[in-house]
Amino acid sequence: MKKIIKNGTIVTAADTYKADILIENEKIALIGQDLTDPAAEVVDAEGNYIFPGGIDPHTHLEMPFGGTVSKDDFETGTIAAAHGGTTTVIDFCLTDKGKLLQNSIDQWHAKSKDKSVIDYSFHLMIGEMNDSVLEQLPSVIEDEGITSFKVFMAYKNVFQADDGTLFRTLEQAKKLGALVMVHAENGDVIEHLVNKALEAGQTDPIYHALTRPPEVEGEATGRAAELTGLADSQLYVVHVTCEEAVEAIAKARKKGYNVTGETCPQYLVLDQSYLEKPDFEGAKYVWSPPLREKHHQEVLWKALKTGDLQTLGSDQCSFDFKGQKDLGKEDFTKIPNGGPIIEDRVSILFSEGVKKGRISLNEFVDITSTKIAKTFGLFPQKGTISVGADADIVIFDPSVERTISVETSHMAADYNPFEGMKVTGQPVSVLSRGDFVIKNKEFVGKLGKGNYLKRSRYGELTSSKEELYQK
Ligand SMILES: NC(=O)NCCC(=O)O
Ligand SMILES: [Zn+2]
Ligand SMILES: [Zn+2]
Repeated sequence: MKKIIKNGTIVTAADTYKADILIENEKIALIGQDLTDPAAEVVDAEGNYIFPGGIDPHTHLEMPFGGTVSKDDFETGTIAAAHGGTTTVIDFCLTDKGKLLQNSIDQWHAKSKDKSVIDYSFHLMIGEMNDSVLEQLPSVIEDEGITSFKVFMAYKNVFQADDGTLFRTLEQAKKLGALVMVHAENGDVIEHLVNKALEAGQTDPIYHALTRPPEVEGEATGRAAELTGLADSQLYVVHVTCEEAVEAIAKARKKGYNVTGETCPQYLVLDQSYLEKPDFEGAKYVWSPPLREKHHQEVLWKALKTGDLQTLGSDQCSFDFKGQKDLGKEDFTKIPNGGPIIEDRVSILFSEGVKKGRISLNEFVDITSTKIAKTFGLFPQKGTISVGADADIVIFDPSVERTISVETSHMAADYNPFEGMKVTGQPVSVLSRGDFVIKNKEFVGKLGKGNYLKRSRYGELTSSKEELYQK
């Protein structure tokens, strides 16, 4: 059914203005003043902002990791994402060395297809580069529309790839039109520091942070950036946490290298002291890279403002405190890394960023949606409010004050790392391709309604404006 959203203030990465939006056949059909259509349902957005749906470029839903499987799957994870104002997720498809890439992709399709309530896509992990992988990559791009490859520089003996693999992936990405993403930490140095800590009997959660200092992230980020310059390729550094890594990215960008970076809400508002909470509670705050000392937070905010970092991902990878995080009670290396973030990503950036004057409203939309769509080959189908784009829309109340709590969140894990944090603003209603997924803060979507998105090659537009108007 057609809809007209009335009386709201539309905010895109470029503009802020009052207008009505007509939605028809899943798309934005018209934007204008005083729109009327007797066949349309009228949605009153008085007092609210209208944002393009958030895009989360970094999720790990139902992912086997650390001897267990992340708790939120494509059902609970995407429902929570929608409550939080996100209408597209790009999840990391893991691969196994020596096995066909397509097998892994098929597994990821199987776990998402009947569950996702919003649109979704995949990045593909590259763990090794050899003739067989080289042969398979063109069809990953052509047939699956997967145009971003992820290389882990850490997690030795699990996901870690060597520098040769990273460099050859960068070369292939350049040739094929894909973007290389890196988890940038020096896994070999971390392994050595971890062994020394364990030998000294240092087993508490805080040693997770102390054995992965900012220098190992800065070094790996700089190395990946230099290899990108050498390959004349393109790089996206995920979950940047610290000054050392921001400096490495800024230096590469000054040299004209195509290096971009993402940070996550946890690194903007939580710090290393959380890992020292008593009764093993510090395990709730174990991420890789780890939370940093507080002074790094302002560096990250500044980098989002100046553009050395461009995007915000959640790195959603949730585990229960009881039964999953406590696998590491006697040994911090056994604590599954990650946390439940997907629902609070957009609100935290609005509250801590826009409301506190660190970024503008339009920068907020860019960082949580538009820039991500452009970077990952989804623009202008996603990431903006314009005629012809998918009607992925968030009606957002900017004035409501609330406290984040596990009691009111929709993620499956048994805690929320932002418990007790006061935020201003909340999505009221969220539409995915013109249908309500969230209406007046209630979930009204349907399992399996989300479409798998094939993405454009790096740097290409999803479709020409002409094609969009014809649809
Ligand atoms: N970040 C984290 O601690 N867990 C998820 C896996 C990853 O992104 O490295
Ligand atoms: Zn990572
Ligand atoms: Zn991650």
